Amino acid sequence: MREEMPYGTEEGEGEEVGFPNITHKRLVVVGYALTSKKTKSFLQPKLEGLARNKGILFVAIDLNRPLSDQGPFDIVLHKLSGKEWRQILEDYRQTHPEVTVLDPPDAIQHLHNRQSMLQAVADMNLSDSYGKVGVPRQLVVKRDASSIPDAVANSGLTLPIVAKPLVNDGSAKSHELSLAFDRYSLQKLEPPLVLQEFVNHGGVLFKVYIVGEAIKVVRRFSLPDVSKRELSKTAGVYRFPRVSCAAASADDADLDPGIAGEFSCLGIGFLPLHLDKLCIVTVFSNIKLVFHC
Ligand SMILES: Nc1ncnc2c1ncn2[C@@H]1O[C@H](COP(=O)(O)OP(=O)(O)OP(=O)(O)O)[C@@H](O)[C@H]1O
Ligand SMILES: O=P(O)(O)O[C@H]1[C@H](O)[C@@H](O)[C@H](OP(=O)(O)O)[C@@H](OP(=O)(O)O)[C@H]1O
Repeated sequence: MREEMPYGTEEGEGEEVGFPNITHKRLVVVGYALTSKKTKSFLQPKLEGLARNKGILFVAIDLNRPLSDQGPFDIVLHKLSGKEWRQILEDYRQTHPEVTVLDPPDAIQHLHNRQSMLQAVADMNLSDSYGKVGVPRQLVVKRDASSIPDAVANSGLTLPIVAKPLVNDGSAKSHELSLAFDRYSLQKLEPPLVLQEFVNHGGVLFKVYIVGEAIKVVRRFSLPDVSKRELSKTAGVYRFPRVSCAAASADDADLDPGIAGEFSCLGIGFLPLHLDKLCIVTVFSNIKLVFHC
């Protein structure tokens, strides 16, 4: 039996929100399976309060019990990876076609890998979408750090090089970023990696969050430009745990007018679905259409 309980029909926040127009509608039950890191950042009391007021109830999925024994759920919301979890979800989708799984494993698989995530953008060939939209030139190195200097030279990628873990599984480690300034230092990087050319972009980027028809854009401070002079004077690998995080808000920052019209997509994530881009954001509609999972 699904729960039925009164809840408010007007927007509100937090737990103190009253129930101005009490109605009896069926609750929407959302089972969630998230890492503890994600539960902390995503399932904030404010969100839970707002959801409750809209008749949405979040219920933690117990990973130690069969999914089918839990619920009933209207929606299963997850951000876990791994073969075993994928199989559990696929089986559940077969046996519970009435439940919406956000997102189905097949729809998000390519977003776990930084190579395949950007290939989708490159394939769009957005050469004239209110400006030019592309991805940084990149190279994948799966093993053998000693091969990196030659691989970079052969591919024609220019220094400095941004190195990112190939797999993005949502762990803190998978968000670590390195910047290598000279050829010798490249062998200090730790594959499997995606190596990208550093794109000068004026030190500010846009993050675009998309949920259905709703789009929210924020500006974030980013890595500063690297001039030729600076490159010639700098050596080594510099590691950055988190660049352009929420604390680096740059909503009031000016943009470098010199880079308008050139867009580089850096990555695509989900929950919330978002795109990172360098430079100006006049290409929303194209991106929105393509990345609905
Ligand atoms: N090719 C690049 N050229 C210049 N700066 C870059 C490049 N790639 C990444 N950066 C900088 O590094 C930051 C992190 O890169 P990226 O967005 O790929 O990592 P991430 O772990 O997916 O981050 P998040 O999940 O927060 O978006 C970017 O916000 C940007 O400041
Ligand atoms: O706070 P913003 O700027 O939106 O950055 C997010 C990243 O873009 C997401 O990729 C992070 O989620 P994952 O760590 O699950 O990839 C997400 O991790 P979090 O939910 O644990 O905070 C954030 O770091």
